[in-house]
Amino acid sequence: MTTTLTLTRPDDWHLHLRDDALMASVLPDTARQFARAIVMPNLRPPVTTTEQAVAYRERILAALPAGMKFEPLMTLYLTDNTSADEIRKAKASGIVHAVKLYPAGATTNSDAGVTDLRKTYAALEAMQECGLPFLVHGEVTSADIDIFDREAVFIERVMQPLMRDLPELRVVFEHITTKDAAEYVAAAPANVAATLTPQHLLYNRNAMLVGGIRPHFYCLPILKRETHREALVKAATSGSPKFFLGTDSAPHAQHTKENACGCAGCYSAHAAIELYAEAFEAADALDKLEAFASFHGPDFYRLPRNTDTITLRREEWHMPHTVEFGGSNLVPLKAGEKMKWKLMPSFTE
Ligand SMILES: NC(=O)N[C@@H](CC(=O)O)C(=O)O
Ligand SMILES: [Zn+2]
Ligand SMILES: [Zn+2]
Repeated sequence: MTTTLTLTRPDDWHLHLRDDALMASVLPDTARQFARAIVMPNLRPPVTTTEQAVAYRERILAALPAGMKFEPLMTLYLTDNTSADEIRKAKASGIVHAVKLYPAGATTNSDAGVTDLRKTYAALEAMQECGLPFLVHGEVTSADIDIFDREAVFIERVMQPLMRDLPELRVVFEHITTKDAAEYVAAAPANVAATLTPQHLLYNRNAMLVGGIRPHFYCLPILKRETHREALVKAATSGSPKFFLGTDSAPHAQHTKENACGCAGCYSAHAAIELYAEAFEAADALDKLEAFASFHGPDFYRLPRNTDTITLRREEWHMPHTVEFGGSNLVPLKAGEKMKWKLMPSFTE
């Protein structure tokens, strides 16, 4: 039985850090494990310009505890009004690494999102031209589409026309949750990839709905049935360079989730790499974890792979019930439960 796992230091290719005091309380959890993270722009107001991204990046670096190393990779929030000029400016900045699509109304802080992708074609053409990746929250929002079908319908209604019109655009289908999306990405050309979260690899919708409604498993896209989870595990452990780690760690204060209208998002940054190790071990694929966590992401983003390492040890510990969150608190994924792997402190800290 494997008792220690040493991996090239991973990166998180989909992360919500929030801002100010909230950000300061969650940032060390990510920086302990990951060298870099793609930082999502869905703040209030959203990060829509390079200037805002530069300022947000500086706030993140200023909040980093002394002695910790971490590189935030910034993103812009696409709106109906994003110009081709703003895209070229973003690319030239060297600090903006992608542009994010939030279909209006799809998820947390998406009201400023895109109402019709055709309105953004000038920006998308500029992205295709300069090679800036397009990250999509892949769900349609029409009221007539069932919430469990919103990702599959997005493939037909948005992804297929988009890739027909802009075949060279580099696209990451974020936090995929269905067999449909896993198969679509696997069959697409090399410029289409996907991120996978720990919650979608570890749980199906029963975790959220059986024996009482469990708001800490509620995230978007919503957990699906077991056949989908199995397809996602198969994709993540396939060794294909199209699939890589993106936690979608999305902290919300406990009272905003344990609420009659609870927020969407799971907090996993607290033990992200340990959670992925559990999912890969359950699939008997620990040998595939390093490439998924540390190689496929930087290769897709055309960034160098990290050169230092992290070590996990097989060791039982209990996930805390809550962690501090800017004066309030939040409930991490697997709160109070037993964990099988533990990240060892690194010497670089
Ligand atoms: N995943 C979520 O359920 N929530 C994310 C937004 C997102 O990634 O869709 C958040 O910002 O809270
Ligand atoms: Zn999303
Ligand atoms: Zn997200």
